[in-house]
Amino acid sequence: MAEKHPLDLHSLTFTGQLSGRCKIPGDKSISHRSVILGSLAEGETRISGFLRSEDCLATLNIMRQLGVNIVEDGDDLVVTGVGLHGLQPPAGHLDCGNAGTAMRLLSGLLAAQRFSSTLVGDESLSGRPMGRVITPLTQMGAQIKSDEHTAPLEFSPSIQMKAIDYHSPIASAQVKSAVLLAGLYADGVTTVTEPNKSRDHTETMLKGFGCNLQVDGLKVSVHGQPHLRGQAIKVPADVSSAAFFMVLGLCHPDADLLLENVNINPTRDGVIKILQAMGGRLSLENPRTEAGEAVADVRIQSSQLRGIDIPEALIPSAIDEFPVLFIAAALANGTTRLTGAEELRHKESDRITVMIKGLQLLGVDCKELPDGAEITGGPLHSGMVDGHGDHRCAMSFLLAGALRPEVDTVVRGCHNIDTSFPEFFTLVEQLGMRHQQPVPVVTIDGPSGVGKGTTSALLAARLGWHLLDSGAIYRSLALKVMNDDLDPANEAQLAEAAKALRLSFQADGQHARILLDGQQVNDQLRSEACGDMASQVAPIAAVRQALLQRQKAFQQPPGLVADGRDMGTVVFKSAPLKVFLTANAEERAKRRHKQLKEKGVDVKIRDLLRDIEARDHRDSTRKVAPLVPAMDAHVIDTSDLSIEEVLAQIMNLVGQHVKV
Ligand SMILES: Nc1ncnc2c1ncn2[C@@H]1O[C@H](COP(=O)(O)OP(=O)(O)OP(=O)(O)O)[C@@H](O)[C@H]1O
Ligand SMILES: Nc1ccn([C@H]2C[C@H](O)[C@@H](COP(=O)(O)O)O2)c(=O)n1
Repeated sequence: MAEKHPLDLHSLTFTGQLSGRCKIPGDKSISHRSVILGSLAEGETRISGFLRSEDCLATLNIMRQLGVNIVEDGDDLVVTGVGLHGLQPPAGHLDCGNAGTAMRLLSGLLAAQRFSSTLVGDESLSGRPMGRVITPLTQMGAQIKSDEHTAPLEFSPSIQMKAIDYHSPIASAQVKSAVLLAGLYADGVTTVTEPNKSRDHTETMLKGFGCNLQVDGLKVSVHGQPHLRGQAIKVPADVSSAAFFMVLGLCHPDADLLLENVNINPTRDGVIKILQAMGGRLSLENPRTEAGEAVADVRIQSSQLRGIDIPEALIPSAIDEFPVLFIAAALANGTTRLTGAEELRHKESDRITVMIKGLQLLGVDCKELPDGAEITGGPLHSGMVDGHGDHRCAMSFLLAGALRPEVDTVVRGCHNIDTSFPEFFTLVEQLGMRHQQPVPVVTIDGPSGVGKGTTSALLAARLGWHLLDSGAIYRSLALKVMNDDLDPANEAQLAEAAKALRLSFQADGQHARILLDGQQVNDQLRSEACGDMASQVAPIAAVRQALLQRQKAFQQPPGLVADGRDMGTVVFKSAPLKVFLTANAEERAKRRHKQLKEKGVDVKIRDLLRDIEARDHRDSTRKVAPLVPAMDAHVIDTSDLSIEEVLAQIMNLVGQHVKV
């Protein structure tokens, strides 16, 4: 999995109308290819609309390292081609970052050079399968060293590439392009046949550069040793990026949006066909051809989508859009079923698992299939989902949150959005969405006497974060009930008292002075009687509602450790780290006994055990906000652990999930 970045938490909220025109950035696939083919051409290639995303910039930098002069001219890029045989040996490793397209396409190119080179990538890319390009390139005579067919890929100098007739077992434009690029260096005709048609930008662009290339159904043939001529290339808007705004507009209650100049190449338009089949009001205006590519303005209007069985024939032409299509399915009426898409497991993440896990956390009725998923639309719940460093999954979850402003959705693992869509947050803000980076919360829930308070205070001190002792709030209400002789059975009276509670927490060294009606009450709150009364008033829904905002207000920079019973399940549902502490009741009674004895209070363990068990029962069986671990909580049994050991485990989880 990709590395997690500090406080990589984002959320989008949106309540307004969605209208107007929207300029989507340039196509990623075409941008990569334009700079590679421009480099191999003779003369100048001017590229307008080049996508300056991390992935495409990785390709651009590699071409520069191979001796190609590429300069910016306003928004355009000007590439001075060096001809097919003009690339120079690089000084060091060639870093593709997160870009699968860069690594696979450049493999075809580097395999054919008369110098050695090494392609490297980030952690995610280094786990992705490269055997699919190594196999055909080796058949062409390439010598590529790799560990289990993954990056780094080391290319030995090529003697002479052999033309081959390759039948690819998968429909992959990256494989096809790698073989075609290597085929440029072979004598004779290199042919690639695919089981289904994959995107054909390489073929279109090679023809534009003057290459002798034939397409016959699923078969593409290229004649080696061409003279490529520099071109002017206008990169259209990326349909994969546009797809996010298609789903946004269709699922928004009040949208009429025009996405300008979108690439609608028939090998890429699966998302449009699928959304139309789901009942989406999505139309193509002013269709035209630019630089060999079909483009149109895409009009999106609010629609009620319905679930469908996605036709397998559409999968290759929508392969990058399934993360956001899964969101469309989660917001549609009925069930959407996808099969035959096992390839999704080999993208920047295993997109089937990442998307289905995330949707399940948001309460969507869905399940993984070996080669797809089944998703039934319905309401979303609040929650924190992980994009796992996969740009398309992260953006999809963010838009799901924006489409359901009534729930609180936080997405982590967004740090790779810049690999394909650096303008994403700017664009959504231009459309009226609110982008926030929520203050991180660690919730620590568990039963009475388990050590929540002790651990939370130590953790907050260690992190330098705020501390919420929510039990103290319920105990303060309980004290008020006892002091003012209120009736614990009168729900309306208790709710009023909860709303009007004059309670404040004042920092006092590592602890807080708790003031109720202006009086310091720390010691009184800790009495067993007060705890017991708190447990009696806490089940009342109106009381909990009245105290909710007071607890949420503790979420202040730089972070919050929240201790209680329902911190992870109700109050901070979208917390990036949820911990649930348990310990057997006997151990908790022993700890409490020791604690009270140190304070000079003499009670029998047997009585404490009985009270603890009664409180456990009341807290965990109540109808509202019962004491249960959140679905995504990390459960730690502290029965045999010291306080330091518990803290060390939690600090370890903080390092993994929040990283501060
Ligand atoms: N892992 C542990 N090992 C031994 N003693 C512990 C451990 N954790 C906590 N204690 C001790 O147990 C007692 C109860 O802990 P603490 O008050 O933190 O529990 P709590 O879960 O916050 O209880 P409550 O729900 O009643 O507020 C304290 O005296 C504390 O020092
Ligand atoms: N988030 C919370 C915190 C506390 N309560 C109730 C239930 C407990 O028995 C009681 C006292 O809590 P403690 O100070 O022992 O943590 O308050 C709750 O319902 N929800």
